[in-house]
Amino acid sequence: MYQPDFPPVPFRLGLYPVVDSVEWIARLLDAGVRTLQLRIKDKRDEEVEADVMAAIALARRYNARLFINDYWRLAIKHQAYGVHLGQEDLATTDLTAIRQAGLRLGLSTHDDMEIDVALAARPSYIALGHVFPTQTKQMPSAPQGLATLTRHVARLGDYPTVAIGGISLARAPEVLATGVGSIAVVSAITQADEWQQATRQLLDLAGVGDE
Ligand SMILES: Cc1ncc(COP(=O)(O)OP(=O)(O)O)c(N)n1
Ligand SMILES: Cc1nc(C(=O)O)sc1CCOP(=O)(O)O
Ligand SMILES: [Mg+2]
Repeated sequence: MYQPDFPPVPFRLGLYPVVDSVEWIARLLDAGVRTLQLRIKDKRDEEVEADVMAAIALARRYNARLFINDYWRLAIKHQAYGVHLGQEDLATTDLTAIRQAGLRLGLSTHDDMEIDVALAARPSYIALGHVFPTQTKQMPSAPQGLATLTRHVARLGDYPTVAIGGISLARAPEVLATGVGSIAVVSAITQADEWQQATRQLLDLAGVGDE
């Protein structure tokens, strides 16, 4: 049963682009996306604070769900909708501070053991990766594939889930057919020949998410 220790999110978060700039956030909000993530890697808090603030302000204007990857202190300071963290972040993050600030929490997982760890933290949603090979990030594990994803989604029942990793427009229907609540994509949008068309088509498949 879904009883998170953080504010809940709808089971269906819909299309969930993960992007690395305020420019992408602005474009995607304008294109109708309502769940998204700002993922800027390996900078100091001072270097990214202005972008985090701008992205949060934009998302608020569109009433959208913006998750901040990694920079949880800035997400709290500027009252983002939520934070996305990896397993390795758990040891160094003040989860109580995130909870007390009223932010949603998404956690990455890649296998059953990581799902056990994530469930113990009772986050708002659980991400399941990587489904297919990806060029976007170097992964230490093998892709889980559709059969394992199906098993993980079934195991998690009514817990909101997000599939990530190598999800293209062509593969999106079979990923959604597993019953997963959302598909997170990077290159399917940011590397598309025509990102607006790709976003429209992905939104048609995955939706904008439930209220
Ligand atoms: C929706 C979603 N799922 C997984 C990830 C990966 O997060 P993490 O493990 O923290 O790795 P980095 O993105 O920080 O490299 C994600 N960002 N979003
Ligand atoms: C950032 C990230 N995290 C993953 C995970 O499995 O935890 S896969 C991934 C990259 C996803 O990019 P694309 O949609 O271009 O494959
Ligand atoms: Mg991270």
